[in-house]
Amino acid sequence: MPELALGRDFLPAYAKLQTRVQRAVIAAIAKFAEHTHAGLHLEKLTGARDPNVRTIRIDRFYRGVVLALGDERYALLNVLPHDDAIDFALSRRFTVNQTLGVLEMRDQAGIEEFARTEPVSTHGGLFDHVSAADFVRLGIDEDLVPLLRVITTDQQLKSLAGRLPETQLGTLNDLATGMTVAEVWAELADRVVSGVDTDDLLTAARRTPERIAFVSGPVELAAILAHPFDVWRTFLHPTQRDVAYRETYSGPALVTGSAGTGKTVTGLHRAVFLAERLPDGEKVLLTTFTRALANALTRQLYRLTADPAVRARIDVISVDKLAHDIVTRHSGKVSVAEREILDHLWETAAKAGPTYVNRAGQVTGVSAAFLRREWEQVVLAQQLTTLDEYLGTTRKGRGAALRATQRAQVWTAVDSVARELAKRRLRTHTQLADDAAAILRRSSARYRHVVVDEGQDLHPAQWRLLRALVPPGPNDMFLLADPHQRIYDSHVSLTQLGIEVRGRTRRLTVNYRTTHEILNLSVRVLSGDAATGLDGQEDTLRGYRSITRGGAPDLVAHPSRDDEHEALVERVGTWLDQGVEEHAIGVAARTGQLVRTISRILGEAHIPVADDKRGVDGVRVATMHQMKGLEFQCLAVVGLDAGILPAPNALTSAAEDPHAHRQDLQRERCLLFVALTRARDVLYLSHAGTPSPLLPAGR
Ligand SMILES: Nc1ncnc2c1ncn2[C@@H]1O[C@H](COP(=O)(O)OP(=O)(O)OP(=O)(O)O)[C@@H](O)[C@H]1O
Repeated sequence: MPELALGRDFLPAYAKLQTRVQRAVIAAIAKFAEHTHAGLHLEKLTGARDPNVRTIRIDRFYRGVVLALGDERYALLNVLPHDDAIDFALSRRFTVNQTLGVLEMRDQAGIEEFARTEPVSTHGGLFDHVSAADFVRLGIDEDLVPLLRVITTDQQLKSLAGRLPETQLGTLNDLATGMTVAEVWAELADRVVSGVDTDDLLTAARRTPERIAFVSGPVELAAILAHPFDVWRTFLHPTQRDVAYRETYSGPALVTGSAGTGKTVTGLHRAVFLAERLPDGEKVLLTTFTRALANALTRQLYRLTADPAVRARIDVISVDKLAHDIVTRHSGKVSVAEREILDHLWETAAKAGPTYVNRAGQVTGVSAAFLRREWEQVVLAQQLTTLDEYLGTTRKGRGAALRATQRAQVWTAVDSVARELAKRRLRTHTQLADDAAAILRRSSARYRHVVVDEGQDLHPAQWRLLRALVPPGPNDMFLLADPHQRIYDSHVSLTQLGIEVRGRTRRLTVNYRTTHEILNLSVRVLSGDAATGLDGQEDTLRGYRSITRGGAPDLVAHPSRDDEHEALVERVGTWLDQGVEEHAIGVAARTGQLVRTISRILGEAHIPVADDKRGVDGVRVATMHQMKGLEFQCLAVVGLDAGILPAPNALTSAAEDPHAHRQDLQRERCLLFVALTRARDVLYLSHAGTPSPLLPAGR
């Protein structure tokens, strides 16, 4: 009986079809299952670059492109208007990668055209450091080698990019960014297959789940076609798949990868994988930084699995809510200190607090922000309870050293806030995390597995809570984090918190969200500094790349804020007119004040603005912090003025503490990086007056 597989490109093509055509596609697919082979009418094309490519009639205007894999197995690769389908079918060729054994597609007609038109240069080739034998060893097709010798610039490689097999393009990009043959080989090593039969397309297709999905039957097919935009449910990158579906990690595992590399997707697959193997009554915790992100995770989880038993075995909850619930259940009602109260307490403590002579020779006070961070990052992080303990600690990551007398004064100030909170019977979220951890240590662990998303911003107290939730052992903790997106102050060493990930860390590098053009700009915001990961290792962005292309980000300067806002209303209006859905549009700004103004102005222009509290859908207008973890088809990041970003009140002055100043500045850069990388297809940036110094020069 003919068996059907779906190609990865088919799903987005199917998603865009009118319902009438989608029905015709389903009818065509049904013919495969009916075993009416003769009725399939698979047409061979004369002049096709690949003898195994066929087309199938969908309706009068549309055709499907099919690859015969052998042994009566077929892969439906694409559905296109008639002429496009014929062009596609004539130009593509399918080969088996001799090193990795995967099935690959290339635009053979495009490659031939490149070879015909590209001028030949005899020196300064981009790949001069790679021998022909090494190319072949790294899985590059032998017939491409002469063509690669012609390439001398990144631009040429880019223009060839869409025509090359995807896996080989990844390898070539790595080599072009200066990685050595040995380094690229090390990245591929896990996936190398011995004894590859390059004529066996079927075996190769089964080895390529990231491009070809074999459908087990009508139920699975219906589930896939019900959410054709969610390609991530069906087609994982080999590294994502390997990481998410590994049978056993002997202890905590850490997955890193910068924005849009599918950490959340990988975490969701892992949670389902673990839940499917649990007996009833045992549970997986899937947790993240905020309630909004937890809600988003729940929605995605429900798309990944429809099985009620599996869903019931996964609790999705933010870390703060988790801590709050545990403490409430144990001790009754608790009151969390509101932000305004905390701000007031820290301001009061700073006014009464220590003064000292700064580097510029001025007598200065310690700021409220300094005291609050000292409490969070030193006192609470290390669970210090006495002055003596504070005097004896190292204050790692906190910038300029404090002399013993200063420390004693800082302690008095910090302690006064802690006491005032206790007097008012208020707790902060960080305190609650430690309270909850202490409760858990006296009872039995609640979960068999914990999956943590957005781990880079969790506080040591929150890590202690998560550690206490699950007994140490195989598959206990699965952690996802990107140190380049750290936008709060936590600097954590997992090892010191009893979470040892050494030997179990993996890195994702392919960005699935953001276009090449948007990613390029975003990465330049980070200024190339390496970030320290949760495992204490430096994390660079090496090999980080996007797989889609689009328009260049638009940066517009306005003479005044009013002009800027007027232009924003117009821009959002244009996106809506173009058919972009409201919820797929985001507007980000640095301050809450700007967010409130913009929300009002959009509302006045009759553009609906999302309001979670009132359950209203619409364009999401939010601070850069609130944008964390989200994504939008079209995104505006506005108010990018010098006086707003970096936010003056988020910076320690360089005179007070140059180290802290640098750290604060880097955090603002990360914040801008987070904001920009929320964009999928279109990014619009604007400012009024002088642009922010954090925007890269020469865009
Ligand atoms: N294998 C895949 N195939 C198709 N799309 C994918 C794949 N993996 C991830 N995506 C898509 O890429 C986007 C980013 O994925 P995800 O949110 O998991 O990344 P992330 O690393 O958690 O991002 P961030 O750290 O920026 O929040 C999402 O739209 C997701 O659906």
